[in-house]
Amino acid sequence: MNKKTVRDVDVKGKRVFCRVDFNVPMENGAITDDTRIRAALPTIRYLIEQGAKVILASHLGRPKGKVVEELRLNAVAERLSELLGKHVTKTDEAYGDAVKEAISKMNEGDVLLLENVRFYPGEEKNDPELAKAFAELANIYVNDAFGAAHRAHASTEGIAHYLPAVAGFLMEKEIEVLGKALSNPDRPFTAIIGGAKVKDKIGVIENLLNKVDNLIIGGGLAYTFVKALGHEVGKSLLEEDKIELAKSFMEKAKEKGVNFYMPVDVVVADRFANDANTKVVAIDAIPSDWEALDIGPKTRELYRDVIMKSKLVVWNGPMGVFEIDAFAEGTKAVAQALADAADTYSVIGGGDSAAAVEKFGLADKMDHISTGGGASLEFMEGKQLPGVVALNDK
Ligand SMILES: Nc1ncnc2c1ncn2[C@@H]1O[C@H](COP(=O)(O)OP(=O)(O)OP(=O)(O)O)[C@@H](O)[C@H]1O
Ligand SMILES: O=C(O)[C@H](O)COP(=O)(O)O
Repeated sequence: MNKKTVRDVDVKGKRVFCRVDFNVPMENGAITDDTRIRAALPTIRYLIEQGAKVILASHLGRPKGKVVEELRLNAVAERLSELLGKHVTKTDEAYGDAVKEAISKMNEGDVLLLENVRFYPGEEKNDPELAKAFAELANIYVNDAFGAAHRAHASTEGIAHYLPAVAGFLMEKEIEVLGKALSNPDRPFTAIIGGAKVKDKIGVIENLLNKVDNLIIGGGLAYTFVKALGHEVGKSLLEEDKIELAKSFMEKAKEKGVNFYMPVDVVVADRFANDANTKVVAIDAIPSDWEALDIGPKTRELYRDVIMKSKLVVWNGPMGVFEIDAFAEGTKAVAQALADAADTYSVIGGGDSAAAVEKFGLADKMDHISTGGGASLEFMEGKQLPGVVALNDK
């Protein structure tokens, strides 16, 4: 990475404004998955050890510029404090006099968590006044919020214009792993693209077609491709307006010599439910009043084979409706193949694929699980992430 990192600045005794992505899933006020908090620990611990005064900032949810009581960061501060084994002061605001007062009481190695930065309308508008108010709190800016790096907000981008601005360790690792996949991949390089809609994956398929040796398609978006091949898809997900695009992707793959893998069989259901009637049919035999909700056993074998022979696999989006057990087998088979393929470096592109790998208990078998959903997708589309661009060059 050509950006400075926390290693390149002297943080001892300095007030460090560290943007993290603590946007964790919550239910009834409790955190249901603390992965993102754990992922930021190396940077936070390093700052503590180096004697910085660590001022953490994050968003939680989408409060749209207003205070939403359920989206306060109190539970996050508690969890962080448990993980660090150290008291974390939490302020009820994210800038201003009360915050400055709390910061003035900090000693070297202390940690303070600001309130949800999205309680302020200026955050998402990237208002320079808010960015300056954040910058006034600190001497140095560290961005470790890879998950929010695709947002040009006051705490992710604006503030970097007013302070020395460097990347944290999580940011560095994400950019290095995903960047290597796109610029200098070990081959054979395979991308597995699933999820609900073609619409959401256009950019990533377009970009990856220039890079990969194998492109595997699954999930709801596969059926627009199936239709493009001239088969009927029954009640499966279909984006009529993307059929031509799907055709052009398949043509481009051919031109570029990319092996394009589509389901050869699927699990169809007579309705969208765990206890629906299901059967396995060939891809050209989807009954008109059934919908395809998972890839079939032959497809799972085929995809496993390709994965096993790859040196690098990037996976984004489930192969079927993995939230329902009856349609989770395809996604599970891909996750299991990645877990079994010892010589394959596996990169999970965040979001639902990361949730699926967790659900199957295979997370620790993956080489890299991105903490970014939208951010990793935009990165794989080849887009520049504003939160990274704004950091100081090496
Ligand atoms: N065959 C299918 N029919 C209907 N829905 C499907 C099918 N296959 C997968 N899905 C659904 O697609 C959803 C995931 O799609 P989505 O594009 O949101 O995921 P993703 O690619 O992981 O994106 P993100 O990273 O934003 O979470 C899952 O909820 C899954 O149930
Ligand atoms: O969960 C995420 O993908 C990030 O925290 C960004 O959240 P956002 O989509 O609300 O900007």
